[in-house]
Amino acid sequence: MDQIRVVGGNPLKGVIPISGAKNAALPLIISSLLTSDTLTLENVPHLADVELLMRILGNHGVDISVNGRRERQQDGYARTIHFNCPTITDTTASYELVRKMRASFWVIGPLLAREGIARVSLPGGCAIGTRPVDLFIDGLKALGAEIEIEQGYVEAKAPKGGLVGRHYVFPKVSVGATHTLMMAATLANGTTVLENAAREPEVVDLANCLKAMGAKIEGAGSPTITIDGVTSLSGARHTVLPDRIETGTYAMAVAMAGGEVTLENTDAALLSSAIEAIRAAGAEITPTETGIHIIGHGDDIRPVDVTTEPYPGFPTDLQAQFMGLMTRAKGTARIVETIFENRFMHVQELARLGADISLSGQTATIKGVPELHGAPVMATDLRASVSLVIAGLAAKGETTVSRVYHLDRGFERLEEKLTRCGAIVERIGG
Ligand SMILES: CC(=O)N[C@H]1[C@@H](OP(=O)(O)OP(=O)(O)OC[C@H]2O[C@@H](n3ccc(=O)[nH]c3=O)[C@H](O)[C@@H]2O)O[C@H](CO)[C@@H](O)[C@@H]1O
Ligand SMILES: C=C(OP(=O)(O)O)C(=O)O
Repeated sequence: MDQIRVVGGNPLKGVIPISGAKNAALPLIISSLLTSDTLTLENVPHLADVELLMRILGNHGVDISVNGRRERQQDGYARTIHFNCPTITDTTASYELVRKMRASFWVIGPLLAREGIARVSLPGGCAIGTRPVDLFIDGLKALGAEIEIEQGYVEAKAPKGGLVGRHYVFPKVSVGATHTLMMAATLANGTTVLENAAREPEVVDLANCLKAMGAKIEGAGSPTITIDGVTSLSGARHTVLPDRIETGTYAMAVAMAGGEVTLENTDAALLSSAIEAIRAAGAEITPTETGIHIIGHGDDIRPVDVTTEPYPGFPTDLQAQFMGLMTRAKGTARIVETIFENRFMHVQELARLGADISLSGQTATIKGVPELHGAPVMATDLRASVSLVIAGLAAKGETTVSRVYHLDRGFERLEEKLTRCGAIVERIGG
């Protein structure tokens, strides 16, 4: 199993290209099931989750062709990929696959919308929480679907004439359920209004792609999304928006290690609340025409309290990384995690590097220490993995992060991007 080895102490200087967003690419790829034409996606990141989802969609009858760079070509990262699903060959998504890639549960929306039937495995939980799908089921029932849970599968059937447009109020904000119901509603009979919908930029990106395919959608990015169903969708060409979580992650890495870096192909407006927190922690951040310029002062990090919230609040996907940064703040910071019930597994690993963190329920209290010391640590989930890399960049000596398959789910060529800026980061096979 691969490990990542980090030797701390070097400031970061240079340019880091930001990849397309994992959390936009996944729903965009799934939306290819809604049309028999070709959906072309540009700026698709090369990530384990994306590769797995493409394999899963192949089982449903989606033909996939990648063009542009040969594999392993160093320059550039983005890929252009064509998805074409003339007919859906299988309306079942198996447990073996869905359990590996939670977002693949979202195929239930397009399968129901296009085929009127779907048998999708319950995804099961993951390290950061149980992550139920009750909101998906309630929402699809609201659109007229009959749903049974049989032997760990959601068996769903649309009414004879197809799903029916309805008014549905989410009892709590759910990104995945918003994506899924929005996709399902594009082919429903009549108008669907989704209230208390997720406002994430990835929801807006999906809505923009669906509109390019002929869907009638208003209000994406606001709490109320209105979808007027159409009889069919066509193909389109769409560019995956930049990854705001990757952007925030590297901004925190510069704030921690010190130095001066430009993050290219991204947009500060995608992560304003995170930028505010990183600025408050002492980094100088300036938006540029094509990205963000950051100057970090690793020896002068200020404590900042954050609470994770649905967009536009501080993103839960940057919580672990920000905790990494706070381990060397000159004072005490508090982080409250309100989205997932078990997203503090990085705490005990950061403590192995010398961090001083105590937990009380959903609140972590981080007392900044003057020095961290490298040690072997273990990645426990996707974002926790990179919080350990961030800490390792400032730790004295060598840090080895094991179980980096977690990291490969959501960070494209991380060691290459950091090494190009002067960090000592390498992947050790084994
Ligand atoms: C692939 C992708 O885009 N993943 C993101 C997506 O995950 P995902 O879409 O799974 O997260 P949700 O927004 O649905 O989850 C928010 C909260 O709602 C709960 N919930 C969700 C659905 C449901 O039916 N019932 C229920 O109770 C979840 O357990 C969680 O506590 O949004 C999360 C919150 O921004 C991010 O951390 C993930 O990176
Ligand atoms: C939790 C995340 O992803 P997923 O929903 O795919 O687990 C994440 O991207 O931080």
